[in-house]
Amino acid sequence: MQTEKEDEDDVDVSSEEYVARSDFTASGTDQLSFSKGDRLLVHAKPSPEWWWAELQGVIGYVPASYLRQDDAGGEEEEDVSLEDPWQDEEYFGSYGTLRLHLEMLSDKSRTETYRQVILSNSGSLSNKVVMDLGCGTGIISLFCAQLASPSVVYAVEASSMAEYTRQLVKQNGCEEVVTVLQGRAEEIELPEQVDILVSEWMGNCLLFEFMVESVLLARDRWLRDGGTMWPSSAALTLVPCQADSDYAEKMAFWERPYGLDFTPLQPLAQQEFFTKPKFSHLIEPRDCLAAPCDVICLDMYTLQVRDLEEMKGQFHFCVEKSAVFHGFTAWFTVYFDSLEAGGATVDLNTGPNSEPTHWKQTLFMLDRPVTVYTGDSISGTIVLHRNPVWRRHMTVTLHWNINGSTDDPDNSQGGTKSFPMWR
Ligand SMILES: N=C(N)NCC[C@H]1O[C@@H](n2cnc3c(N)ncnc32)[C@H](O)[C@@H]1O
Repeated sequence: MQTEKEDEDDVDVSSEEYVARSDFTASGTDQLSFSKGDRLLVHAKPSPEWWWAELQGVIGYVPASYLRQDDAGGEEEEDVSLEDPWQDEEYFGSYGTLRLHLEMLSDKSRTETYRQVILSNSGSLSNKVVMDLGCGTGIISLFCAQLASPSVVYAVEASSMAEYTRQLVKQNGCEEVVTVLQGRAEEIELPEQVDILVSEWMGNCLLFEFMVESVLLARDRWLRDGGTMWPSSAALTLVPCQADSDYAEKMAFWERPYGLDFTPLQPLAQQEFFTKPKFSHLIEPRDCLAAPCDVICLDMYTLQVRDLEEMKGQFHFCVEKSAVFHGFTAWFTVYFDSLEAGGATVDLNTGPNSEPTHWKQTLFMLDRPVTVYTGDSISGTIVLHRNPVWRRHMTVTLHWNINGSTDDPDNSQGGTKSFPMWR
């Protein structure tokens, strides 16, 4: 159901015409679907990301990043050239300061795992050529030089942090082994192929930032045949969950604040707090309503950049505890194959049963929580759809059906919801 257009008086006179850059499929009842090339009338811009627009008499919320203004000639104004679709200035600018590097280095689970990978493969690393892609402060490269004897490590870093990384390499007496190259991995020239391409590229929900594209391009250009990718594979995991405190804090709050009825604000709260995923979520094992399921698995040797446009997964959960089903939580695990045949694989699991990491988990809140019962099943699909314009962003669409074990009529229902990350 989409909102039918009220009478003319309700239309904001400052409406502007926009053209759709690409298709968009509504997921919430108050969103508006459209196709590439459609001309929409934007009546209001309540937030930078979501605008109130009309198409052929139907009104609803639309994602602003999917629209462009139509210039006089009707030609697509190349305003994308005004804004870099990779947002690299902002992106590498943020990594030129210490804040994010401090967060990553303070994440013991993350950093110790990479250390463990180097340590447990130290013998096989002797005389190897290594590339550390997106080395940041160079921690992984320093581990290689300190714990093993590679012939050389090319530490590649695009941000201005690279000049400090050179100092850290010298400060720790590793300049014989580690060579710091400042530049984008896709653009720099290495003097030789590499035996191992190691990188810590994972973003929230595994793929946000889409640094993985740079890793794949570097793999295709610099990893020798038979070389090793670290991580070697990755899995995105999903679980249906309860999120009582988040729901109470952001939605139930409006029911009786100070004895007053503020429920007319709940649709606004829904739009403002639950339209996007919550990145900094910490799920407790007891919040999981079923056994988690790996919904998307990436093989870093065969994955192609074109595969990143749309990644699909299926799930089938058997509910193990009766509770309110508020949404889904996602996290990831990456695996590091041993350099020795048959050697132990090291993994970095960012889920609720492992040491917490700076990624935490990602919570996708549904529009309407529903009680589920032990024995029910929740099955459906997840689609990660890369943003056609903003190349570091994606939309996660969840589609689910609940097959109630009880004969409770409103318990057999399902839905679909799309969550922009972030544009
Ligand atoms: N989610 C993450 N792990 N982000 C780590 C990103 C680190 O890699 C660096 N980086 C990201 N992409 C690239 C690239 N294509 N080339 C070089 N460095 C990069 C970035 O500047 C930061 O230091």
